[in-house]
Amino acid sequence: MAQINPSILSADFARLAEEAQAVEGADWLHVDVMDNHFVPNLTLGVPVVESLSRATDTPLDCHLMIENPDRWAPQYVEAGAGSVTFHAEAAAAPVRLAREIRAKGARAAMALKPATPIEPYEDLLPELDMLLVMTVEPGFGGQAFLDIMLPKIRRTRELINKHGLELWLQVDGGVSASTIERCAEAGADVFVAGSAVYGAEDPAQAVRTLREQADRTIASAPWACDH
Ligand SMILES: O=C(CO)[C@@H](O)[C@H](O)COP(=O)(O)O
Repeated sequence: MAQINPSILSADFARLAEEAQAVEGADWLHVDVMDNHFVPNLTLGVPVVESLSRATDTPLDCHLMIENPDRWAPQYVEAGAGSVTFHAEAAAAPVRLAREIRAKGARAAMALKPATPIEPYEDLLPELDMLLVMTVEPGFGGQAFLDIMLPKIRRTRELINKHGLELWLQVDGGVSASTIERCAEAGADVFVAGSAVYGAEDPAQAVRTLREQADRTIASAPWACDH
């Protein structure tokens, strides 16, 4: 079944608790942590994640777009994140880091920027609970979906199924009513949506509509039937 994770990057940061509560019913709340070094934008850190985890019952999916995730990721688990994603391009020791995140009790995920291929990471997949294929260059919400990422989503799904892994495949960037079906058809099952959710008149309804669209596509997708 598809999971929809609203990205709070598109929310009103002055009302984060209310904005988190506005999407209760979503599977996870996607929290974009940016340090102005790994990406050219600055958002929030550990204290805000700690407060958010008290403000909502929705589990937190923290996406660390930061340098040195080896040092910081464990602190996000301690702050209450249920899933922590680090970037392959930034981690010094991704296997050790994934094991540490899991040992602390959270799901471990790794993200790939658009120009980073999946193939060098095939052997690492069993160490992960989720793989994130970025469908925009990380750093900002509201960018156009990169269609050229669809083959990478397909190849990642093939590797997951080839190894029989229970690994979630997340996409993030430009996911909306007009792109979610292409992502689901290619093999994604976890969808981050910022502007498509928080830009909607009724964010909770937008989550439900996106989930229905993705579920319908996955139900008839060859990758899901063969799995
Ligand atoms: O990580 C990022 C951007 O770097 C994303 O989570 C965006 O925040 C998604 O926003 P939309 O593209 O859905 O508006």
